[in-house]
Amino acid sequence: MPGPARRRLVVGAVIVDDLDAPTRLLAARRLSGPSPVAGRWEFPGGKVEPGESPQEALVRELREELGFTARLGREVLNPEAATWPIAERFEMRIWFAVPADGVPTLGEVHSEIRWLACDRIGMLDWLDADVAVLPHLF
Ligand SMILES: Nc1nc2c([nH]c(=O)n2[C@H]2C[C@H](O)[C@@H](COP(=O)(O)OP(=O)(O)OP(=O)(O)O)O2)c(=O)[nH]1
Repeated sequence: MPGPARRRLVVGAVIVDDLDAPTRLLAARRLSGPSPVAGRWEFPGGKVEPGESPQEALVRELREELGFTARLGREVLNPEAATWPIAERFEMRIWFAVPADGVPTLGEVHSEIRWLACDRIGMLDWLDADVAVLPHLF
């Protein structure tokens, strides 16, 4: 019998104003629609494609979705596992990032992007998987 299918890796970015002394982060709201993740807030990113490293995928996704080039900082590690679980089909890895070239700009995959103070992140309706990440950010 084949074993369980490996979960697909999703990468996300905690985009901050400063990697060493962050005061604000950028949250992105997924477009509304029939999907259960619609209308909720996330770390911008997406699925890693075959042949890409997770970091390459994240820089590509940020360019595609928000139109800027990111410089990545440290990874946000889950103290209990190698990745952050997302339901059954996906797992996620997350890195801090700062804009290195260009400015994050609303594109076609989000309805809203919002810079907010790091101590205000609990105010938003984040995706379930992301709620577990929030206490480990700052
Ligand atoms: N990007 C992102 N996806 C997340 C987060 N939290 C979370 O549960 N997810 C889920 C939502 C989706 O089911 C999946 C990522 O899919 P996606 O739609 O962002 O991937 P993608 O940009 O490659 O999209 P596509 O080309 O496959 O349509 O992971 C998060 O913080 N950021």
